[in-house]
Amino acid sequence: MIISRYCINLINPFSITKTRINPLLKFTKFNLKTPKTLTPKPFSTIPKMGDPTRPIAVPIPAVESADRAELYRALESSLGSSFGSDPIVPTPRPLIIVISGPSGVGKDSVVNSLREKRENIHFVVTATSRAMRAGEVHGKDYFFMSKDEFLKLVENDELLEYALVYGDYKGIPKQQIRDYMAKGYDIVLRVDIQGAATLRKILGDSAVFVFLVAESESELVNRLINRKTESKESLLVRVATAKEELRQMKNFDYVVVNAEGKLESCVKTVESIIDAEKAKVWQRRAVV
Ligand SMILES: Nc1ncnc2c1ncn2[C@@H]1O[C@H](COP(=O)(O)OP(=O)(O)OP(=O)(O)O)[C@@H](O)[C@H]1O
Repeated sequence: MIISRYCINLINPFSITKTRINPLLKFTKFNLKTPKTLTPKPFSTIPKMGDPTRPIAVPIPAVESADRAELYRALESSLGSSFGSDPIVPTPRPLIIVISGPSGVGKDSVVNSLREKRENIHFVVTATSRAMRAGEVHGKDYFFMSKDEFLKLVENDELLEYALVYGDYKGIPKQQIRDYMAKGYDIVLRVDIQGAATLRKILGDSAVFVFLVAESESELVNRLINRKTESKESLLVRVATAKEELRQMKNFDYVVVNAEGKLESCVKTVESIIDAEKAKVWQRRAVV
């Protein structure tokens, strides 16, 4: 019984086959490239701030009695150079954050909360060939288009990755990411585990990959049941897939628990990850 791109063996429901569009990219293989920019360099000799044996050009006045400007000028003169007022740390590079995790773990909930809390993040709007549902808004929920229009984007290499999901195409437009990164925005991509594996192959370590988990399998299943959005067939597929997908955790940079009733704490941890990435000396350099 083929329900979607997820095919399930009814004798053993935990034996799952997934099909993704790009034949070069296998589900289980993540490409863990380490670009040079991420490699911390060994400490080099710290240059001396002036030679102490050199004669002092201007006598440095006593700290207790000197005028601040006079003391400042004397220090500059003694060192033979003026103190720069340029920022010591340049503006951090825009970051691509991939948020993923099994179905029902709370990806949408986390992303929606982040959207309310943080500025300067662009949440990528996916292109899809699926028909618009009631209440959905073009350009907000998805960029809706015909199959032909979608395949034109594929042909012109305008999608970062794409897949056939439940019979409809879904893909990430590259230009949207480029435009927002050029304006200094960080980029959040919310994708399923297979999408994350594909993105890892494309982006390597240039993006940060966050894996969301529930505190237990049982809690994850309860969450999907409580959501009441799935048919019994779809529920079975999602639960079976989720069990399989948990094994992919090792291919991510961070894992964050979204525990029952603790959504805000989970979002805080994701925010801390973004902050820590921004404070890295050797920053990721994503090019799309
Ligand atoms: N910390 C939490 N505690 C309790 N319920 C939660 C928590 N986080 C999310 N939920 C609920 O769990 C359900 C699944 O969440 P959500 O739809 O965000 O998951 P998802 O990972 O985006 O799912 P899918 O991949 O199927 O789209 C929703 O009903 C949501 O309100």
